Amino acid sequence: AQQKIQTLTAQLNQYAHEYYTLDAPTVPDSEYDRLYRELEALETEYPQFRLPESPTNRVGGAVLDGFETVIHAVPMLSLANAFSPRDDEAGTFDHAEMRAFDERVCKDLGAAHTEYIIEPKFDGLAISLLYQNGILIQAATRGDGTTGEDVTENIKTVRNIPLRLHGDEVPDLIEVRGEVLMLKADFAALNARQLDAGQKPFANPRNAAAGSLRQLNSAITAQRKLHFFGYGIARLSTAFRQPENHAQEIELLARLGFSEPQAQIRVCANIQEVLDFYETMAQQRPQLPYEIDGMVVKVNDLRQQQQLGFVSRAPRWAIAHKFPA
Ligand SMILES: COc1nc2nc(N)nc(N)c2nc1C
Repeated sequence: AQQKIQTLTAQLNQYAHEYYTLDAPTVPDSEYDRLYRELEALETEYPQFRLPESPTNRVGGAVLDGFETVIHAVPMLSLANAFSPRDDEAGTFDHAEMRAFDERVCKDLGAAHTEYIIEPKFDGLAISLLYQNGILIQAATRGDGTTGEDVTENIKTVRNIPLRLHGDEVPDLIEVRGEVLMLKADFAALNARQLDAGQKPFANPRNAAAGSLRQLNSAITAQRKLHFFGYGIARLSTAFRQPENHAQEIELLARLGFSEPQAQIRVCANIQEVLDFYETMAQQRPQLPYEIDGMVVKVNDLRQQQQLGFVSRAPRWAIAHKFPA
């Protein structure tokens, strides 16, 4: 029975990965449901053999009376904003703040230019996912950046978040950062249900995602069809091959079983390419299946990020006022 439970769990998780993350199912829903019911019956009879990554977690059921707090080992920072007011006469965006950002970065790096990576700025809720030996053991909200809320039970119901990492070489520890959001279509369907039930509709997908994640009853979260996009790695065990740049981080997340946000990520050789792609994304935005409230531009090389991170992490509230030498 233990062996059967292990095989069924792995098989069902693979089918779910194909369906929810790759959008390429290989078996009909009836086959998935048949195997799922077989696993459920075995887990009921042999609860001691139920695995932490069992797909029976996806339906939720834990009702908490509050959320535990989690102290982030690596602070969850937010992003500085560079607004680009639209210069309507020219019909393009004023990119002065982006050029100033590029100048500051290149000056701090002592380089004439640097490689950037540009990706959609997901408009959802920042989440941290901690995996040990490939198993999802904790999920936390950003909170104030240092202390967040433990939302592990709710996060287990998000179908495109792997409960066990994919591939045969998984790190013994990895902390994934990303955004939980609600796809536009799922948001519209939810609000239609809310109105049918005579309940208040949600103002926007971001609020709907936040409200769904803050549910103390994870069975309600499970019905809300949340979606996750990873956008960074906060911790990775040193024994594992370290990505050199952000593009490799995104590739690693895809290998480990996380959804890729289609083709909206671009490596750019310089800031001008970034600005051109920003214009393209501004056009594509209404067609995207999820809300974005801008683009995030990151220095691609991780060593350069550390270097810059050091400069920008210097206390902003203190400055040395030196006596003349
Ligand atoms: C490095 O920190 C971040 N990176 C991000 N990347 C994308 N694509 N979207 C976000 N919302 C986002 N948010 C933060 C805090």
